[in-house]
Amino acid sequence: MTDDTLRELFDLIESRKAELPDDSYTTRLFTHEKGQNYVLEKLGEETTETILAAKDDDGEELAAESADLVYHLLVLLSMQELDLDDLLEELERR
Ligand SMILES: N=c1c2ncn([C@@H]3O[C@H](COP(=O)(O)OP(=O)(O)OP(=O)(O)O)[C@@H](O)[C@H]3O)c2ncn1[C@@H]1O[C@H](COP(=O)(O)O)[C@@H](O)[C@H]1O
Repeated sequence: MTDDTLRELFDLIESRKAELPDDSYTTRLFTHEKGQNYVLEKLGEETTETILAAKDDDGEELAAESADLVYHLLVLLSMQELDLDDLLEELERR
């Protein structure tokens, strides 16, 4: 993965939000009847699964669950009209 991978994923999420194609998981998140709450639930689930993978010392599962977590976090940022740079700049500022 390069720095560009996160940017490409975020741009794709933004494009799904704008176009809402039928065959897209991201579209499902943006159009779910529970609204933002559904993404918040998914973030909770993925966080729990990430923690369990770490407790099991399962590196492969930890990487997979971490990726699910980051993806859902990026969707949440987009839903809240934040940009990936808001996150990256905050990390750099610390
Ligand atoms: N990075 C991801 C990504 N990470 C996780 N997920 C989805 O998040 C879900 C994880 O939830 P679960 O583990 O609970 O699995 P699930 O039972 O299928 O989920 P639910 O149906 O219960 O919501 C899975 O369906 C994964 O496919 C992702 N879906 C899409 N992307 C990327 O987002 C971009 C746009 O994808 P589409 O919107 O599908 O075109 C592409 O680059 C994709 O690779």
